[in-house]
Amino acid sequence: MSITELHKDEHFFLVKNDEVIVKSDIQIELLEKIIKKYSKGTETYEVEGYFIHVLETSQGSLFNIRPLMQFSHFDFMNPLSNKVLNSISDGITICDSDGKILFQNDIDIEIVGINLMGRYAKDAIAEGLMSDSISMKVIESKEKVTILQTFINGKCFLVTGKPIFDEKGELQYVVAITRDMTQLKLLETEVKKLEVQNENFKNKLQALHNKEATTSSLIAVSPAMMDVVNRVMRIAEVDSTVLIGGESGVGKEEITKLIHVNSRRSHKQILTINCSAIPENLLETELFGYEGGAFTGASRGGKAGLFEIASGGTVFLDEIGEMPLLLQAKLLRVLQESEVQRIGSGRPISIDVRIIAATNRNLAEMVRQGSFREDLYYRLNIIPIEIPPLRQRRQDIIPLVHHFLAVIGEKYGIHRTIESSAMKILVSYDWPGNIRQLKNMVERICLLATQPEITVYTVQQELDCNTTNIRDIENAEQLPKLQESAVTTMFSGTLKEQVAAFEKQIIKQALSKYPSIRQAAKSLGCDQSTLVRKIQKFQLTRHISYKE
Ligand SMILES: Nc1ncnc2c1ncn2[C@@H]1O[C@H](COP(=O)(O)OP(=O)(O)OP(=O)(O)O)[C@@H](O)[C@H]1O
Repeated sequence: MSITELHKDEHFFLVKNDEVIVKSDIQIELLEKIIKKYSKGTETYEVEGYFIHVLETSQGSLFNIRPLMQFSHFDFMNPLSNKVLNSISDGITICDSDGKILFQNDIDIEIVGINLMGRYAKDAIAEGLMSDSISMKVIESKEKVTILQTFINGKCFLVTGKPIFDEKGELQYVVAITRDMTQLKLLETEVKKLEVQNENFKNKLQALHNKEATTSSLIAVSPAMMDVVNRVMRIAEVDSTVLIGGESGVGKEEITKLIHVNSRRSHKQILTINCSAIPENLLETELFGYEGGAFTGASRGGKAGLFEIASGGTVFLDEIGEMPLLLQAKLLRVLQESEVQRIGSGRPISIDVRIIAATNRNLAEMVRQGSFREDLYYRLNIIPIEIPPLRQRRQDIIPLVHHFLAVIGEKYGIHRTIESSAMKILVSYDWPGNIRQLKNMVERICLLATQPEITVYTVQQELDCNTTNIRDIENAEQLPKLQESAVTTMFSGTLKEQVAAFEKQIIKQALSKYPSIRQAAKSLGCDQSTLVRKIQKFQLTRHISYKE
């Protein structure tokens, strides 16, 4: 407020120690000085039809008393407008058309760190109190202007100035709104940092995922398993839903990976969810996601479900037979409409995923018993793939054992071969836990064996040989003799990459089977120098120390 702003009917008193020491009429210049130099704070009151503005100064309290009736036009110092303007949480400054600051609300004084009322914006810039003035820009352009302004306290603000015109179209006031951007700037920097981190994690995950997908190998030698692989290769390219059946540990997930890596979706991720491992309410949120505030404890921003996250890729629903009926109905809608609705949202979201489901239960029987929806069963069962148990494809056992010996050699640096009579026991065992059980068994006997060659004794000790799972070992002799060269390992990549991976696999198996490079080379029908070269090429030397 400035003295020159005062109405002629206003009364001024400078009061010190309850004594009026100056009156407005006589000491106007002095009052002006006091306002400019010594002001400490202001208070406003309404008393019996008068508006009283008290300016505390180091020279005393300056009282400005005006009849309330004067406020027929908009007055910033009017108690009501004052209250309104001070209730706004952004800084407000009002200037006249000359850039004189008529009003600053409390927030603005706090933000800017200085009371500029009664000063001219251009003077404040000249004195270095502000880097720029929005009012001056609006006065020049007569248009709304927004700038980022830094004040002497180093804080950064977003300031928007708007012109207000009178009835003749003349610029009357400039209203500037000041918003502290310091926190927002900090947040922006933080978000940028997180985005970079996120991108790094994504790249690392993708690299891991690609590595996993391309190194996953699948052994298939038996005609039954070759049929499965041939079927997979035929259907991998199309997007139809696949239902994989087979006992536990038979390789359903491994077959799913094979479908994915050979599909057009292989560059995207494959997401797996085990329907039996997650409680019903969690399963629903994992699959379909939820909107912010959908239920107590829901995170504020909501969460995307598996179908959304896997967009462009494959979703593997393991143990689908364990999915609760309520969720079966929701899943059916996803399959039919290629859309999901997050929990708590009515908005459908289009999804682009291939769904592969697997179960070790008899779904057809479950449909008959009413515990699995018939419509969902038919919708999932578009391409059924049944993986036979290991005991029905014993030709796979020897190559699988060699494969796992090689994997263990790579993992632990432990190289073992296996006596042929010990192998016969493994071939004749019924493997109720299928390939998973065989894999774990090979790992165990490798780690427990004290000699480089696994003996019958070690195998018998680890397998419960008295159970009916062991067939007559003599019969094992009658099993079709397996040629190492018949081992088929499914790799992905170009023809050259697959041939190289296959070659590496064969060499690893030969090295783990024969105690010397000479013997391994002989079994492979190549000379030793060729084999040594290949060992170096495939970097197999790290784990292998062979007698020459
Ligand atoms: N043909 C195969 N060649 C090589 N490894 C295999 C093969 N089949 C399965 N495995 C391995 O055996 C283990 C069990 O396989 P997988 O998890 O695919 O079985 P599953 O049928 O999905 O089991 P579950 O029913 O318990 O989910 C895995 O470690 C897998 O890598």
